[in-house]
Amino acid sequence: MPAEPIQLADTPASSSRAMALAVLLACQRNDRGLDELIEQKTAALPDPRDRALVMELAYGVLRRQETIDWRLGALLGKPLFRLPMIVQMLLRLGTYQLLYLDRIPARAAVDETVTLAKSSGKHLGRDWSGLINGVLRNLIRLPEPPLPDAAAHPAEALSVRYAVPLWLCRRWIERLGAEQAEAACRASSTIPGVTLRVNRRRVDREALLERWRQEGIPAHPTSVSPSGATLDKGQPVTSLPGFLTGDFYVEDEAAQLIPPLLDARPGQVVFDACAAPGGKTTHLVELMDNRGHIVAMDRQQERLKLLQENCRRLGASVVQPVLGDARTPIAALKQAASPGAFDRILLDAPCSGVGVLRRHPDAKWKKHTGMFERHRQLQRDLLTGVSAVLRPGGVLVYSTCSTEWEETEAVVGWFCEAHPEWTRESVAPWLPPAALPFVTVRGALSTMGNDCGMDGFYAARLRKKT
Ligand SMILES: C[S@@+](CC[C@H](N)C(=O)[O-])C[C@H]1O[C@@H](n2cnc3c(N)ncnc32)[C@H](O)[C@@H]1O
Repeated sequence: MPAEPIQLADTPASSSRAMALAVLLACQRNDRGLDELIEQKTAALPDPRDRALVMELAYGVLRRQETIDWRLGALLGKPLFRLPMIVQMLLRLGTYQLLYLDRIPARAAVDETVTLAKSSGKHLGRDWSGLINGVLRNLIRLPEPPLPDAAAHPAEALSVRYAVPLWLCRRWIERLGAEQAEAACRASSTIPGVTLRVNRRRVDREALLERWRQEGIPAHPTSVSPSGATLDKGQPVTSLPGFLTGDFYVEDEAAQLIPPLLDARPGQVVFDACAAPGGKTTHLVELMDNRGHIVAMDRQQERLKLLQENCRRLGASVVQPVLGDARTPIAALKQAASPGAFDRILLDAPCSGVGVLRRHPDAKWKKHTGMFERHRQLQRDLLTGVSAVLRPGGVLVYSTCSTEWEETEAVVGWFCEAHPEWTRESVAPWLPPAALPFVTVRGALSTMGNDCGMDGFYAARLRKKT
């Protein structure tokens, strides 16, 4: 049943809940990102606490969706998806508050959801508030049912426990075995903290942490990356001391491990082929001491603007942004590059993003198995395209924020087989000691299912022999 557009301005329920409902429905209907939708729907909310509640509710429901749906399915006696979309979302919103938000009294969670249901009911031509009231009250009253039996239904058990799509649990069990599949599910259901990479051209990590400590902003160094810091409490990063002066860049710890793998030296010529918004570009600038030349290409104009803004903020002056398709870099670079023009290439390829699902709980429910094959084709074309502009003896790093076989080993293995003049090298010498457990038998980096709180990233290092 399609999701019906609803007018929420006339609802007497708390406007934060009404807006969270509107965000969830819009998210279900289109491909816009969750943050963008929250930003758009809450622009008129004057109180930041209301905005924070919208965010908590929308993110929370999507993070726990499978678990919530399973609890609701048991109470309804039929799958939730048989109900109209608004009713499903109202039930999810109420359930999330009851199961996961201690600070909202159960009675308020039920009453507010029922009020919202009453005002939404006229758009459906039927009042669903009675059913919603009954289900939510039963949720409070009845004991929690046992999880699906892990021995008999391992994928269902993981899916319900960690709120990971069932197809992905099945896939991981089949490919990785039960234990690693569970680690992957656990890692992708954690709530990520705010992690930053300190711009060590500007400031020392300890000095920045000390400055924040003195200003009442506790943060701690990351355990794997030598450049990272994680805030102990969430807060808007743009208001942190050092933001405007480019002392740091918001970036997950696993992503911080990738640029050092290039061993790019000051004075070298580097091609960052899929560069925007510039996290790894600006890190490369730091590693090259802002000396040499980095061509930073991206196909999306808007994202390239973000890269330029980040380079400006972090004081990266050796970056040349180029709008273009990295599958055909010579055409995109025109006279600026010839075959063999670059000493180093980073291909941080577009991918399924399965390694960063915890950051995008909305995307979690829109992904499907077919996407791996689609990405693999693009990744092969990109790797083939960029390989032409590396000089003999040069190094190329291929990375993705997915560790799925089709987008990682299958792409690199296929490329090496087709290009015997290339060889694989282990990433181990370029990693900090704490990252060595994440080196695979093939010498690649894979942080999938790690218990250090990092995203799932993959990287392989290739050298062009001749
Ligand atoms: C994983 S993101 C890159 C993140 C970036 N390296 C960073 O660290 O901030 C992948 C990027 O590839 C770009 N992209 C996708 N297809 C491309 C193509 N054919 N040529 C160039 N860029 C492309 C996307 O616009 C996106 O910005």
